[in-house]
Amino acid sequence: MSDSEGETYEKQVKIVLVGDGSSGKTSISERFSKDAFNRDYNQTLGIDYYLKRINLTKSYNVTLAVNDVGGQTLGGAMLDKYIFGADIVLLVYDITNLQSFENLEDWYHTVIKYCASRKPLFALVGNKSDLEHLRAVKAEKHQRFAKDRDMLSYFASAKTGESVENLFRQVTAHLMHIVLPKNDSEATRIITAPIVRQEPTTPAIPIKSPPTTNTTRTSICNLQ
Ligand SMILES: Nc1nc2c(ncn2[C@@H]2O[C@H](COP(=O)(O)OP(=O)(O)OP(=O)(O)O)[C@@H](O)[C@H]2O)c(=O)[nH]1
Repeated sequence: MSDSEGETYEKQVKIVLVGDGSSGKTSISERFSKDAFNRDYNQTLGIDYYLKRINLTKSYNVTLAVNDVGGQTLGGAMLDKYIFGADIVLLVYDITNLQSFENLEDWYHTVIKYCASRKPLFALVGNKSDLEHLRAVKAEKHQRFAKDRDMLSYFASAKTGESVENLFRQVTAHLMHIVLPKNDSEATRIITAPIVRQEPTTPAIPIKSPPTTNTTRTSICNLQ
């Protein structure tokens, strides 16, 4: 289907953020969905849920269902339900907190166990990159963890916003086998990107209308 025919695809992607409490999962989710940052720590009880629609390319609109899972849910009875059906899992740790990095091994294996029938795409996210001077996890350790498990890898700061939008765009594009241009900006806007492979991984609904311009809808609900 060519762009000249004016066809666009709509796709829904479920992204789940897991990792220790205070690593910054809520902050990353809120930076991405609302472009906001809260200095105060409000522990997530259960799960928070955000929706954001992005124009991934001229032909693809993607609604991202961002599931922010509370750090205390590891070992809890609900975690398997929160993770169920995940397309992408972000393993989030705090680069100033070694324990939060080491505990990702447990998070990883737990998610793998619960997603035995359909392995999601994993990405490692070292958050709080604005606190580089307090770094407790060497970048090489981070890279090795990601490489050994064949996952994507990012450093980000929910506080400054560095790389946050970018990482959501990239993991989504990777899932859909779309190569974004090198200059794909962190802003959500129309991209004149060539689509390398147009078939999505799961069926998408073609819509006969011109692509929308930068339409973003965000909603939040809190389940406990
Ligand atoms: N400096 C800095 N602080 C951050 C960053 N991201 C989050 N924080 C702070 O870290 C604390 C914890 O952030 P949250 O986003 O609530 O962490 P969480 O992983 O959702 O925690 P749980 O709800 O317990 O799972 C808050 O005080 C945030 O303001 C960041 O990128 N840089």
